[in-house]
Amino acid sequence: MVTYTNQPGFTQQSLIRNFCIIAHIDHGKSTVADRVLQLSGVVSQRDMHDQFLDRMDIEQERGITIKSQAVRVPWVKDGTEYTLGMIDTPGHVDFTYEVSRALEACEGAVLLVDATQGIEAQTLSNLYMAIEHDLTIIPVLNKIDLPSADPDRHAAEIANLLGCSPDDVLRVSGKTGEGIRELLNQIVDEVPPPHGQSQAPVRALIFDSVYDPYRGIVTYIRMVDGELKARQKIRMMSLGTVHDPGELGVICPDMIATKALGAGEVGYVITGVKDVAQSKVGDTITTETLPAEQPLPGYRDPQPMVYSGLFPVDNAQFPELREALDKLKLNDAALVYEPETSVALGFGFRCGFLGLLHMEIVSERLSREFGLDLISTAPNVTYKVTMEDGSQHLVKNPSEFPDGKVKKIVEPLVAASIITPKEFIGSVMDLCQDHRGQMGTMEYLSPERVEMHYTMPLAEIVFDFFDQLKSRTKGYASLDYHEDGEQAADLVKVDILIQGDKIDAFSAIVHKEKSYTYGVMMTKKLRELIPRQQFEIPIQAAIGSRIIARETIRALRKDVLAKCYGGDITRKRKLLEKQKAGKKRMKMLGHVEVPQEAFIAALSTGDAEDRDSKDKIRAAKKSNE
Ligand SMILES: Nc1nc2c(ncn2[C@@H]2O[C@H](COP(=O)(O)OP(=O)(O)OP(=O)(O)O)[C@@H](O)[C@H]2O)c(=O)[nH]1
Repeated sequence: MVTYTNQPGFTQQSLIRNFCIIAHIDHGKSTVADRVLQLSGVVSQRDMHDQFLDRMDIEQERGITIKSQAVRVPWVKDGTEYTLGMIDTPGHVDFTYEVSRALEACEGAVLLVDATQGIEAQTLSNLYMAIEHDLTIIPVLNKIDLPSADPDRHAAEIANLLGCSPDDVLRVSGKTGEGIRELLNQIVDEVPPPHGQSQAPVRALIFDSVYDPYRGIVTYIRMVDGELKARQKIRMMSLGTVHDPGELGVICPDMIATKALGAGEVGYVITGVKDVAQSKVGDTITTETLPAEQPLPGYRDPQPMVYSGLFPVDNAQFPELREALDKLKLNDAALVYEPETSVALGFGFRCGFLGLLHMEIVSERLSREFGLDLISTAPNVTYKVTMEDGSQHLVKNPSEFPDGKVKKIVEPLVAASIITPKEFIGSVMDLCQDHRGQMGTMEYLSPERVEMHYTMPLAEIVFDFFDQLKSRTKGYASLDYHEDGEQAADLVKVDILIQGDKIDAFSAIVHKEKSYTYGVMMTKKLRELIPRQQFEIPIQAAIGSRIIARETIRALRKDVLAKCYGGDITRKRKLLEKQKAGKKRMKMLGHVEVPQEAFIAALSTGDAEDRDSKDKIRAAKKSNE
């Protein structure tokens, strides 16, 4: 462990450098961050393990970063000790919002590019975000140790993009540690120190927070102006609430309590408050005795892209689910939710997510961190429905779809950018066309790789598009998208009926051309999942009152003739007639119980198959190598 001379709260502002590491998914941010921790001595060789800053179990297991992590790292250059605030950010498109918040806490960004892959879709989107935030960009090629690395080619690509010389692009290896020392020196030289006013009243931006069951809410802050001392009463500017801070400190990489935090420093505050509504990401903290007049700009609330219902398997767990969502929201500002009831599934919440991976991570965290057993309904986007009578409805859930004559349905669109090697242009075009995409421009990033722009319905892109793109391009294409307007479309609501009863959890809004496929797929799936009963069960898919698909679960039949050896045929016939009558009566009275497992399986297999997990991407890449 290192000892610092720069003590938190007493560090000269001119010696502070705050930077984040941004990159496309898998280009090695967390690995480079590991080497920085090791080289600077904040983590000893013995304690080191891969992806040190990915603290959640899910992050470690999946090998992806979900949450940004900020650490304080000392670095000595030319005999002067500097204090680096380093933030490792996630790379997946669903977590772009996390990146945008991290950028707010920094003056510089290390733009990491895999030297075997080159620029990818999220490299560009993260770079544009960093430029928007006026950050100093340090371009870096990673993985130069790999035999397939082509640093010269990709340095030229980056230089072309940033308008710099290829020699300005640093070359490092997160694996071997080569070039990391030069990188840290360059950060000290090029990233400007923070520009807050140390003598002004305190203003600190809350850029993240997390609920700790033992200590309450831990709030991560970036000090902008002034100096915050450990025992000062603090005020949350937008809420107007006042708290005694229980503890003030820095993350290094464990939490270390300090006496103060000065302008430009990144650290944490624990207020001891357990009510999650008391701490809002994006709020400004000031002191009670000398409050600042103007709060900091804060963050724009992210707009959810997909919605899905979350229901506890055991309905008695509804209050626990509410509490768990409240706590998770603290750590995941992009999550939105409101109570919902379903005839089939009982009480639950309709939740809004930034994408399917986000949705998957939230349900997994709810079950791991809060021990909840949940069923999630098929995801859908938001539609604006106008009826013949002029009434307008915002439909976030297929069961809210109004009855009656529909005049117009409007769906959200996204602007998508796809980067692919040029030999796959044709396949990408076909795929986009299948998904109702409108082609825009196409630019060559280098003689081998192109960036294609498309406008597409959000509903087409969030579900299985990414997976299909990966498989059609052997894992080489990358995708980025953001919301971009809306359009009227030919959409219908497909209902699923079991024994004539509409099961709301299975309803979906789909494009007219795909309604038949959805109906057939769902009825087939349910036929396999629902156990046979004493009577016949019809499973139907319907648009309004029109049935578009049907499957039948055959009745279980007891062998009533078992005891009849030989003998009179009329006796056998009589027994069969009696059985038939009994079945008919049962069918009239019988009620089909859909087992919970069938709900879970029917609703989840879609995403399980289409999961855009990194395993699949890696598998696709491997098979290509
Ligand atoms: N050979 C080699 N492999 C590397 C290097 N840097 C990272 N890797 C590997 O690349 C994979 C992805 O690295 P991560 O550090 O998890 O990538 P990331 O950018 O943090 O990923 P996300 O946070 O999920 O976006 C891991 O298997 C690393 O071991 C490197 O310099 N050389």
